[in-house]
Amino acid sequence: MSMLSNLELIRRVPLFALLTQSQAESVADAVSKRRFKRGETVVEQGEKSNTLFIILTGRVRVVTADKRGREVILATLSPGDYIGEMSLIDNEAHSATVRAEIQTDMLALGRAEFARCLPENSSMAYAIMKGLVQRLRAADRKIESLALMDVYGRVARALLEFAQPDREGALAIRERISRQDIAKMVGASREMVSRVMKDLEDRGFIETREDGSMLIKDRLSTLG
Ligand SMILES: Nc1ncnc2c1ncn2[C@@H]1O[C@@H]2COP(=O)(O)O[C@H]2[C@H]1O
Repeated sequence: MSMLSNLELIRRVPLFALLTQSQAESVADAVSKRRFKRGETVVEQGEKSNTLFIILTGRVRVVTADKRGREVILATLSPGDYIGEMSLIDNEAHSATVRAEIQTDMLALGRAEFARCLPENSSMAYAIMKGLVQRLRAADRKIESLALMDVYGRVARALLEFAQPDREGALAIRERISRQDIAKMVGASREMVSRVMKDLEDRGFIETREDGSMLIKDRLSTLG
């Protein structure tokens, strides 16, 4: 676990970036450090944890499942992102399940402290609003693609979202993403996604490189 003090940790979190020194100190007093192992559940859909979790290191996955246990991946969150604000704001149960994908260190802020911090720190309230708005934008795009796009378009869009320029400036996905995960992101079966990915590869839209990374050709954006 990080040797930094709570105050030093807080100073690195964008959500708290604009707090005054005394506001940051009072948040620092209120937070505690939590470590989650790979695969461990941080919050469970339908339950209440009354806590805001802020990711310091690691990565979590936000998933929702139906009664038959079929999962959809809503998002992957990384350092600086936070979890549980929805339940704190509307006092309902967690809207989704969040699970650590790798060992993940977080700061936890309880409901009472959150309720105390928010009115005192308009910058924090604004940052949360901005985060919610950005998420709504992403959700709007997702609804659009589910309603209007075929699986090709949805897979293309998901791959483009993950792609980043590599050292040579070409778009690539470095980490391996399984067909199963892509299927859970786009709402299609794994078999269908495998077929679409093979076809995209055959048609030269994507290319698997020797190091396991995936090269994304610009042309893919014509599908997504
Ligand atoms: N579509 C999404 N994108 C990113 N994060 C989400 C999304 N849906 C839910 N979350 C996060 O997952 C958390 C689940 O618990 P809450 O509903 O309290 O708060 C939720 C958000 O912090």
